[in-house]
Amino acid sequence: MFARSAARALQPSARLFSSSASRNFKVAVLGAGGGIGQPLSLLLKNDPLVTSLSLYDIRGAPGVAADVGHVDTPSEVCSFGHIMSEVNGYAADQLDQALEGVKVVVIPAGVPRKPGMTRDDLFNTNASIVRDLASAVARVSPEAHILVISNPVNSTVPIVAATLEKAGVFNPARLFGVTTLDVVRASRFLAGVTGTQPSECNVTVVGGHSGPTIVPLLSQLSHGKSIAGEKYDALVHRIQFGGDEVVKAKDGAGSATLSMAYAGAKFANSLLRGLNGEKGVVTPTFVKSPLFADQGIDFFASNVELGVDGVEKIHPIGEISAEEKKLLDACLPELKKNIEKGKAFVA
Ligand SMILES: NC(=O)C1=CN([C@@H]2O[C@H](COP(=O)(O)OP(=O)(O)OC[C@H]3O[C@@H](n4cnc5c(N)ncnc54)[C@H](O)[C@@H]3O)[C@@H](O)[C@H]2O)C=CC1
Ligand SMILES: O=C([O-])CC(=O)C(=O)O
Repeated sequence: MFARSAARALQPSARLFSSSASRNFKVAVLGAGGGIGQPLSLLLKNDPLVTSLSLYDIRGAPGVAADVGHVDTPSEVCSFGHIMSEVNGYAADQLDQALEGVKVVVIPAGVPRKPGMTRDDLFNTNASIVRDLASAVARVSPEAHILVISNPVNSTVPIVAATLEKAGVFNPARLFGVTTLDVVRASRFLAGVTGTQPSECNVTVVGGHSGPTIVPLLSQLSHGKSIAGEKYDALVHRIQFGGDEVVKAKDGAGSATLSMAYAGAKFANSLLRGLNGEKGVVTPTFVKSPLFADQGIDFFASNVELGVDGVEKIHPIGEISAEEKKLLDACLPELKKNIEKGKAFVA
């Protein structure tokens, strides 16, 4: 159906970070006090490409910054939040200060799922959180690259795009929905099923980030190609609903935080390597995309090459099997609905 991309895909590896010569990259985490924000801030503190970390949250950022700031890597760490007055309570918000001069903004702010909820059930709370944070980025650091983790990603990314568009500063090369956890899970689960190493199972996952919109392209790997029948169905289901597995196990205490922090830091490192001039950094991410725009779906996750200006090249999805074509057919209408819901919220 599509020509297979020949580009080098980002390999899963035991080493989370790699880098060569580095420019100065200031990174902000909005939601740094949360379940994802805390370990993500720690991992970013350990990324040699990060020179300065701005940790912002409406609660808890000073503690996280003080703690992470003791880690013996060169980057500076500053905290920003709501300043409280002993007399009057809430006094001021330091969001704008947190965003000054940042190159990359990572957004894990918002509520997580509880058992029985879908990601779309988070829309009512998280849509306005993400919109307001995006407005601040548009005002203070309009050239920053924005990495959206907050769910539902299929809708929150279009919300950020529409908010930036309204402010007249939208650049599609600088907006990313973080779908790396789907790739991390797919690699881990495929390796488990085939008795191989995750580093040999770099699965491209396309579509979006919720249940049936998550489409793993197992047929593009020699280890994945051989899996069929019930084994194939079970593996695909586990990749698509891996998030539910964690929500159920946490039993009301939230959703994936540690694996998500790992995935978020991994994607941020890929972006920073691209911004730093490294060639051939390719990984799936949910971006404004031409691949299915003719069907009214203008955001889609596929392999994207990351370069000095962000999105350098959106790769086609490549050759897919009949089963994957079916998965894609199930993904597209749901994804379209999620994207339209996000856009309508801002309109
Ligand atoms: N993209 C993905 O693959 C994944 C996305 N997620 C999503 O990430 C989000 C965060 O999850 P957790 O960290 O577990 O939640 P959490 O509740 O532990 O942390 C969220 C943090 O956001 C903060 N926050 C709320 N409103 C804010 C605002 N206006 N500005 C700044 N900070 C604000 C809260 O104070 C809290 O510290 C959820 O929406 C969750 O569904 C979770 C896992 C994977
Ligand atoms: O399942 C959730 O709600 C959190 C998430 O997006 C994931 O773990 O993939």
